[in-house]
Amino acid sequence: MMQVPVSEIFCSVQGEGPHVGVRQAFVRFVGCNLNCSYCDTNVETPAVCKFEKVPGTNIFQDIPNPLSVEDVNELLGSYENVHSISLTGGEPLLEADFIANLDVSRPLYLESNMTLPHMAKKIKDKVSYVSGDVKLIDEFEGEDFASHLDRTIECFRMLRNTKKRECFSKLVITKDTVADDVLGIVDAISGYVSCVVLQPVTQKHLAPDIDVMLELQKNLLDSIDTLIIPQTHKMWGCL
Ligand SMILES: C[S@@+](CC[C@H](N)C(=O)[O-])C[C@H]1O[C@@H](n2cnc3c(N)ncnc32)[C@H](O)[C@@H]1O
Ligand SMILES: Nc1nc2[nH]cc(C(=O)O)c2c(=O)[nH]1
Ligand code: SF4
Ligand SMILES: [Mg+2]
Repeated sequence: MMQVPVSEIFCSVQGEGPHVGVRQAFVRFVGCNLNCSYCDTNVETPAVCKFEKVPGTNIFQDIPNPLSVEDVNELLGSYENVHSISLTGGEPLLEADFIANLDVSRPLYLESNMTLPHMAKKIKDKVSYVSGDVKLIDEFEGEDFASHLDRTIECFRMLRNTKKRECFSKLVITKDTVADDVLGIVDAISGYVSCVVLQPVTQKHLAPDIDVMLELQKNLLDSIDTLIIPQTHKMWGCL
């Protein structure tokens, strides 16, 4: 029986991207292959998974790690009226074999850094939504940018937008983001996504200027539908 560590399972509202506001169950896997400077999430492996027993209460039950597919399916079953199940992390594609076995009685919504195409292949027909981050040059370590770009493009091609699967991309924009880097990488993946979301980094001291965001959107709109949407869950303090 396959088991993996999970850091938290909770019920909240999608705070990012074009589906902001829908009710979702969240499964947060641990570990990541990248180390983004702005990352707001602890990717370490805890001894227990924090399971929110009653949605919205912030009352958690500790469930010893690791969890089986059956454990996760059962815990998720207690949440009613959810639009979809958000698979996040850390990097959820590291657990593609586990995800391949999850219950799909409700749509799966993948949050990924889109750098692991061989793992994406394993779950391409399993996920209904792909919220694919595009990581820029200052957000990864150890590999040259050309091969990072190749893997990103291949991952988007594998999980591309189709009639059965919605795939959109998000880019976290900081004050150090180079506009030409964004234009170049979006050009390479634009055929695979329904839209692009520019997500200003939430930490105020790292945030880009508003005029820079608007100029970037204007330029991207020449070739693709482009939205500016900040992380809304941070605004009202929900999980
Ligand atoms: C924590 S990541 C987990 C999923 C996956 N590893 C990824 O990066 O897409 C979830 C989302 O939070 C975003 N995020 C993390 N830190 C952020 C920050 N400081 N400001 C805005 N968005 C942030 C990521 O870019 C990503 O879209
Ligand atoms: N409310 C809420 N929406 C989210 N969308 C993506 C999230 C993530 O951490 O992947 C996230 C999250 O952590 N909380
Ligand atoms: S890829 Fe996602 S989880 Fe990993 S460090 Fe970057 S933002 Fe954090
Ligand atoms: Mg988050």
